[in-house]
Amino acid sequence: MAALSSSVTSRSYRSGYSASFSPVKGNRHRSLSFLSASSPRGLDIHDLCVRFQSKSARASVFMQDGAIVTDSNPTENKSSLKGLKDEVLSVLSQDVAKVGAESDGQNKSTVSITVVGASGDLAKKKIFPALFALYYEGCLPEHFTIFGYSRSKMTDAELRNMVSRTLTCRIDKRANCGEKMEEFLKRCFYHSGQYDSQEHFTELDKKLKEHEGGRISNRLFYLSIPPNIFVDAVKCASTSASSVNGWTRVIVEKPFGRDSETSAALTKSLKQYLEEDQIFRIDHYLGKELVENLSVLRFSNLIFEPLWSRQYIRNVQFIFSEDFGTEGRGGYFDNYGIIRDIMQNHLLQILALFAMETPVSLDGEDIRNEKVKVLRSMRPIRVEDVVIGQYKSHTKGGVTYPAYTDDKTVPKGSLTPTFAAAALFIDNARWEGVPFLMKAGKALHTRSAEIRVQFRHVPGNLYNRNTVSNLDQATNELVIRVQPDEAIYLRINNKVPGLGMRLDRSNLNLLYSDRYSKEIPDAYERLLLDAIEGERRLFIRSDELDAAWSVFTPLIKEIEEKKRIPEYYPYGSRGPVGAHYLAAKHKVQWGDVSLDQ
Ligand SMILES: NC(=O)C1=CN([C@@H]2O[C@H](COP(=O)(O)OP(=O)(O)OC[C@H]3O[C@@H](n4cnc5c(N)ncnc54)[C@H](OP(=O)(O)O)[C@@H]3O)[C@@H](O)[C@H]2O)C=CC1
Ligand SMILES: O=C1O[C@H](COP(=O)(O)O)[C@@H](O)[C@H](O)[C@H]1O
Repeated sequence: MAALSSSVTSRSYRSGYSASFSPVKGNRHRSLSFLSASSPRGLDIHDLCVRFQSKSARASVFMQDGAIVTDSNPTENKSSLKGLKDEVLSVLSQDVAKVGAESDGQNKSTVSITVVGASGDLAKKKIFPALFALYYEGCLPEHFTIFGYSRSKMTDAELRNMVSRTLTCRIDKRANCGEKMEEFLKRCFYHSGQYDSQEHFTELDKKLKEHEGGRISNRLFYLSIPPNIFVDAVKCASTSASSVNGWTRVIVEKPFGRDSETSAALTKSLKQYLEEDQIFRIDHYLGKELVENLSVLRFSNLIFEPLWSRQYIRNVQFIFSEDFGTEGRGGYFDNYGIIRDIMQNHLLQILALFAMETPVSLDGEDIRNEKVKVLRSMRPIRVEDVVIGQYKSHTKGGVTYPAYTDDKTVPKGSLTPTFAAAALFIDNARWEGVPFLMKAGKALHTRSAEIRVQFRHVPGNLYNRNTVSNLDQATNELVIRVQPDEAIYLRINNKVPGLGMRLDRSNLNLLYSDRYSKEIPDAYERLLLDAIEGERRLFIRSDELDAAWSVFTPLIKEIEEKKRIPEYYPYGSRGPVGAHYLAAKHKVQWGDVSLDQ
């Protein structure tokens, strides 16, 4: 049996042990990855699911209390698994020791997080609360400092006051919340400066150094500012406020350009000052619990992966809807529109995770390699496969809701779409011919985000006569509800109890609030922690971004150059009727509109 060596990354044990193992000699086990491990910051090496791949087969080994309880592949012989288990346990013990040593080393280093654009909406709404939640959960390093940076004049006390108004406590741990907030706020400071001033960033650097107190300094800059000043801020941060002895990383918020050309130009400018591995392009949908779970669902359950192709799946739908308009963000939104705001990034990222092949390991580069392949296999969207809409004013129950163009920051007569539906195709062996439908809109009747997988009809179905008349309604559908009320449910046909033979559609339902008592962390918490830990899996690499823009750029250009008129839909409605015609053209019914969804 080949000896194993571990190529452990610095990944924490928070979300599953993702170290990969490879044989020192021979080539029998190509890789091992640990799909689950318990306890944050501590690894229970006795309770693991180990998956490994050999030349001939893949197998999963489940260990409980240090003993193999089951293995999923009968072709692997048990005695070799036993030997493997011993080696795994021995390598893991060394890793746990290594992690212990790393955490001792933490005392000598520090992390400084600078929120650039600290006075803004996103900083207040999401970033400071996420940082507090991480602090509350004990996830931030022992030594850390948070700086707010923006042009607004503020003292440290004023920043703390502003931040304190947005902080909330976890429902299950309110007891010492006030105390924790006080401690957290004491670690928050403010520096006022221009985004293009080397001098002001040098002042910031000086203050950071004072707080770092001679430790190895690691610095994270979160660019929470409008995109036209990204490059100025990166230039100043990297030349005047980079760490000299630790790492420097920059989280860049979307939008990453407006099309292929501007995105490439932005990447080029950023790379004048930063290496690709210092750039963390954030798409907060990748930090949502159910989006992260997508790969677990696919790759750790035998029942799904074999069905995950054109052979069994008829169509896949990615649906985003908001029950409010662009209120307050019209100025930004009008320059981008719903296709760039939601589809090109959030929905396309989910699609890539949904459709990618099995990555070699859970390592960030392996996952992103697979996502790029899917994106590069996609056809640019044809204009005839798209419906665009814009919301108009609507009065309901005596309340009048505004039209998009009633927003004072939106130019009169704007044609910017606030709704779009599109059919996309992946030209590869797994997905050829399967429509991937996207639908995204603002000011609709509800707020939700979900993935709907509609399976093919049962061939020669014995029970056709006993099901509901509409064949579409009688086929299986897997629904992954990203928000609200996170859930995964599978719609199956079932016999209605009784002496007759009548079938109905019922749900096998995993509703998170019933199953898990722990509150689901906000996406920004996960992503901030990943950036601090240098985990890039959930951030977008530049080649992914290029491929994503290639799918949408020709379409966006055509819509804008031809000044295509959107279909108007009332505020609070289900959106333009055209979306149904588009789906019907591809022999699909939207899953979210049936009566028993
Ligand atoms: N808000 C949200 O929900 C989301 C935002 N984003 C992205 O995050 C980033 C920040 O968003 P948000 O907080 O809403 O942005 P804001 O418009 O609130 O801007 C953030 C800060 O940047 C400074 N600023 C604003 N406009 C200018 C300007 N023209 N020139 C120089 N400085 C300016 C202001 O600070 P000061 O005047 O004090 O310098 C402001 O407080 C953007 O890239 C946005 O696209 C992404 C997803 C969601
Ligand atoms: O990126 C964006 O996302 C929000 C929706 O995020 P959610 O986490 O609240 O679903 C959207 O409102 C905004 O327009 C867009 O820029």
